[in-house]
Amino acid sequence: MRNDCLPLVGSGFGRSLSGLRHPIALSCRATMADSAAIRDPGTFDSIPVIDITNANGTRDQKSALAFEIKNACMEVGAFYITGHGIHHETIDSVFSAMKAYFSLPLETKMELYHKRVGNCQGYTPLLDTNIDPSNRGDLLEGFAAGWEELIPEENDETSRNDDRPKAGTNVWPLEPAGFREAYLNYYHAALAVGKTLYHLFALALDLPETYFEDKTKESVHDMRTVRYPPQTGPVDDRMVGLGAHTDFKCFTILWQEPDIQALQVLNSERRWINVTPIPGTLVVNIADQLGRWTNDVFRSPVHRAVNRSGVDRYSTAVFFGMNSDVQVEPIPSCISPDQPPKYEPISAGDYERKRIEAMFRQGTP
Ligand SMILES: O=C(O)CCC(=O)C(=O)O
Ligand SMILES: [Fe+2]
Repeated sequence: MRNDCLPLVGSGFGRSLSGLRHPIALSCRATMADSAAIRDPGTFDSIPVIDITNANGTRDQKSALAFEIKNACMEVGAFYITGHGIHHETIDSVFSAMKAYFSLPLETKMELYHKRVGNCQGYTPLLDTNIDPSNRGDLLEGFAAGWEELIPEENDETSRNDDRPKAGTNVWPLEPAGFREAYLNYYHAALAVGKTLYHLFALALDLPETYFEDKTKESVHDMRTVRYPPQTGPVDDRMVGLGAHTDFKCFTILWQEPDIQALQVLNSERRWINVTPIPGTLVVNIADQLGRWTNDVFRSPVHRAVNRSGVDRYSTAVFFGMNSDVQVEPIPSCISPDQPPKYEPISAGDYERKRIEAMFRQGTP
């Protein structure tokens, strides 16, 4: 039996970072927590841009990059990346494919309605979800699918029988032609970037570079493409493209359409900071499970999407998680006498299930 659920929106070299050039002394395992206390996190008014070209470079290059990422995660919880290596053709193709897909008649798209398909996959029509319970509905339509080889192996029953949310066999629209290929090409490219980011997050946390590798091997990293229609005239703040929320896996990689402002991140002064599209970049935001791993030393930022541009706006998010059986618990370097663990250990699978159930309780508008 497959799960029915709301499509959701929304995880070294063992070397201490103390040798790096930065203003805060980091010299022992409690230092992540100490530095969080010093930094006054969350008072940002812009989103940092980080070039990850050297993510597979020398040890020093990786350390420097991990340090930049650590600061961004502690202060903001989101950052742009350049040097991610995803070709613009790959991005252009998925962009064209999703535009063509969303312009199909509603009846055609509803053939893959997620409540019929199950496992949170398939099509979500406008106002079908309401991520922020104080809102009236999310003004978006989306299409979601999870892991699949580009050329499927014959008789692959393993993934077909997987009934975890976002797992199992994907469903694909019959049109536009090439949709599946464009979708999967981008998805696979984004997975490679995510793998690199897991290494950098581990280094940023003073953990071995491969710390998250075995913990993420069987995770369902799912992807969703979205269209946000424009909101013109007086805008009801309780019905925006995607209401205020945090993502609940480990982190998200987002491609947003160039030139159209919609994504905003909330800072600790409760001001919405625009994540203005920057050509060639992707946006990375920390999600709740990495927040829990780090005892909130890494911020899982509240964000939303509001499209007041006057035209449709498209985006694509890939959500990176953990294997279901991995215990998510604050790591020792993020705990100190002043900052005891804020969270009980919980398996990634249970955590995800709870969040999905909470979304059900919030109901649809
Ligand atoms: O489309 C966007 O800009 C944000 C998407 C998002 O936050 C999500 O899907 O969780
Ligand atoms: Fe999100």
